[in-house]
Amino acid sequence: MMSYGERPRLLVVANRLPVSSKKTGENSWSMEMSPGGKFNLLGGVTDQYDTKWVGWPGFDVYNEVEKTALSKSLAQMNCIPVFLNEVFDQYYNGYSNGIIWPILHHMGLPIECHHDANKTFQTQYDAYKKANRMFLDVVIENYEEGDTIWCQDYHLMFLPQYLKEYNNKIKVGWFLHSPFPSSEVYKTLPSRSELLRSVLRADLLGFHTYDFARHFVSTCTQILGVEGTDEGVVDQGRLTRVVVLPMGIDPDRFISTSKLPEVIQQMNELKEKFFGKKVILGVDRLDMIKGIPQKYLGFEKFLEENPDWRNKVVLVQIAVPTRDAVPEYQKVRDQVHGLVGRINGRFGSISSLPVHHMDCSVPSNYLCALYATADVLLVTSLRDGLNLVSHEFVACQESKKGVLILSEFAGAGQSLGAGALLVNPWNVTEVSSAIKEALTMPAEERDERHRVNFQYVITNSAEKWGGDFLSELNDAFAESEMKIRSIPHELPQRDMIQRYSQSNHRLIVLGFCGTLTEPMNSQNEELDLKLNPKLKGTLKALCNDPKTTVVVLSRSGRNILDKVFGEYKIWLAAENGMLLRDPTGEWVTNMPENMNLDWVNGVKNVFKYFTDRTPRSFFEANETSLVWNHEYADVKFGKTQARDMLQHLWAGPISKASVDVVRGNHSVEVHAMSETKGAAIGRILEEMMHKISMTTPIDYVFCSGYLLEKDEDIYTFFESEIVPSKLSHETRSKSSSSNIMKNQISPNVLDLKKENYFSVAIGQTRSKARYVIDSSQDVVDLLHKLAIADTTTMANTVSDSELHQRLAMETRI
Ligand SMILES: O=P(O)(O)OC[C@H]1O[C@H](O[C@H]2O[C@H](CO)[C@@H](O)[C@H](O)[C@H]2O)[C@H](O)[C@@H](O)[C@@H]1O
Ligand SMILES: O=c1ccn([C@@H]2O[C@H](COP(=O)(O)OP(=O)(O)O)[C@@H](O)[C@H]2O)c(=O)[nH]1
Repeated sequence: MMSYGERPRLLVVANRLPVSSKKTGENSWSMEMSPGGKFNLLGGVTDQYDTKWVGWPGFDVYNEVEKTALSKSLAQMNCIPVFLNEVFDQYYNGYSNGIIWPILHHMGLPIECHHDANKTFQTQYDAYKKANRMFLDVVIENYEEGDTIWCQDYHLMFLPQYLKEYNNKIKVGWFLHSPFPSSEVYKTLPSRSELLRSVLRADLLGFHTYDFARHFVSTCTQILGVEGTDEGVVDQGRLTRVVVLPMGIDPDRFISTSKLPEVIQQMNELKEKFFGKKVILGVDRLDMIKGIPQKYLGFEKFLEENPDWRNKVVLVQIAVPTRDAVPEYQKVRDQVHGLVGRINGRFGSISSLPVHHMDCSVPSNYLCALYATADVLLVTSLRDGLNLVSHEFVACQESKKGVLILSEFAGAGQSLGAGALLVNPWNVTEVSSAIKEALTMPAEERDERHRVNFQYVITNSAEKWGGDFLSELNDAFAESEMKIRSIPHELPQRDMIQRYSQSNHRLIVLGFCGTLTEPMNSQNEELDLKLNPKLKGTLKALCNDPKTTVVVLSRSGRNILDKVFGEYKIWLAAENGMLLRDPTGEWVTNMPENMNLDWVNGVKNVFKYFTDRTPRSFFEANETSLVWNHEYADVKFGKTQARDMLQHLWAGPISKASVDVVRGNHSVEVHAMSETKGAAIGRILEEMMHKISMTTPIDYVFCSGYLLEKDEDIYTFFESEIVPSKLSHETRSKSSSSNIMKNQISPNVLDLKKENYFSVAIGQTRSKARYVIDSSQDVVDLLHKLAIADTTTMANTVSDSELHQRLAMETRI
């Protein structure tokens, strides 16, 4: 359903509503839009969407009459309140800002306070979940089918899961405004898995920088054991898309505000006040992550080392009070005040103070006047999601073209780094030198640096950011809808077997590990991968059948495949197609020339280290890949070791190598950047064509495996090779250059009709395969049935024991 108007509906859910409400009478309020922060995005998306905000109004309201009156007033501003009341403190100051925020900002967890029952991790975690449920309730009350729900930030990490549990068809996005930490830090969080699992339920996740997105994906792979891909995170065949979309500001608002007469007047007053002096500006919340003490240390050093500048420069710092209820914030405030006193005491005089520090926020017009008057903006965040202040400064500097000194640890460093002077705020000398460089920078260089950044800020506005996120979300949702619709069907066995027996040349393509291997057995002392013994006769019968070609396509190396399948007349593709063996046993290489394998020894050392310390694990070293397998190790310990192993690998031997790392359910594989199974199968068919004179084209394909998501392109490969039913083989051969034919495989090799194609995933709830079966035991049964299909029309109805008997007789095992 649509809409309040014609436009699609959007519910933006954030901790805080974008308006400040002031009580003006018993049941009346005045409302004002809050100018700063993530509220910028509101302007950006309202043009295309009918947007409503859901969030905390900024204060407690217990009285029902008051609640109704406030809700009515807020409704006029398209805002819907969530009255968190008694839950707020533990949810916001406690769990959100006392626990998650420090972790996200690499500060580590506080010591848990056990003597106060309201302050334990568990109570605060419970309050956090409760608050997320209260947001959910309000969203549900206002939800209409087809609405988009966009959850903002770390306060609402449970909301994606709650929304999807309520209705899996709701379109849900989540954007993190803060940094995402390295997994080493994140994994200290007691509720680490639950929070990750919940946000992964969203359709799209957004981050400000590549670093944050990369940290998130690798944290998911390490903590949850899921698969990280270029597109995001895959769990049980379901993809959660991850995008990097740095937020922007509304540049026009800042540009036009700085031209207002009132603002020009304020600028003139500021110029007069600081006449003859250069102005360095700082605008930050008084938060430890903003690095205000580091800023003062850098400035102090600059004054120490440059006595000539002592009366010629001022640092104006707006330190906006924030989270004052949290003791750590009170400590930073006191520390900062101490530093200000020290610097002014050391370098001030009756007529001039080097530091003008204010614990307050300033009206938005005055902020623009400050931005436009300053010669330098100094941002020394120790870690910052983005830092909108740096964007706002650039927008207001059209005429002055001042210099931006920007911490390399602010997300904005990735976007505004080209025009800014990037500094490490912990390096006091570097900050001091950057101040000097900024103050003495030639005009042409300032112009050029400003031009680059100004261009970025006006092009990458909040409006663009909001639009891009929502369009990515629509795509991701449509894609997942399609996937849901294409949940594989139950395999029509009778039809599959009948068509097999009626075909002239059948191709069977099978995976190896988890598909044809012996089922896992904790009693089994031997760790080698072995063929399921029940398949021996069946496979022999199929391989010996002149009308059937069998291919095993595996990530395993050729030694293993040779050992397992040596006696069969079978095609083997080792290391995902890098090496190919025809049924006579001859191997050919398909490796690209000059492939760099310098990383192999380093990886082997790490694998050996972990194998020695993980009982019942083992590793295979192949030509272009290494696989560490913990299938037979203790399940939990194996997984923990795999996580640690990945850290060692990323930090060392593969940090600069061109390799793929695949975290399987029970394995870690490192292989030279290679193809997927889908890409390999095309080359295998071409190779077949060269090796054997294929008189009859393949007219039947059965393709099955326990595959990684990325290897599932093997199923779609054959879909794109299917012959439209009206085109006969003859017509197709004659018109193979026709542009309606997408395939590259010659029709003399593959002449496949839709009804003769059976792609069968094993034990997946979502897959690109047409059909699904429960386990590898079903593959064994199916292959039995195919093996005797030519000799009995009742193959699909006879019992397993009869099949075994018949097969035993026919294949003489
Ligand atoms: O005041 P709070 O409710 O405690 O929230 C703190 C600030 O959070 C948001 O800032 C973060 O988002 C910015 C925009 O994405 C990003 O630049 C910054 O690095 C983050 O810290 C919010 O935008 C601010 O208004 C809040 O003050
Ligand atoms: O007195 C002030 C100082 C700052 N801001 C706004 O607060 C936001 C700060 O965002 P930023 O991303 O720099 O850091 P955050 O505080 O969100 O971590 C910016 O939009 C500023 O315009 C404000 O509204 N009043």
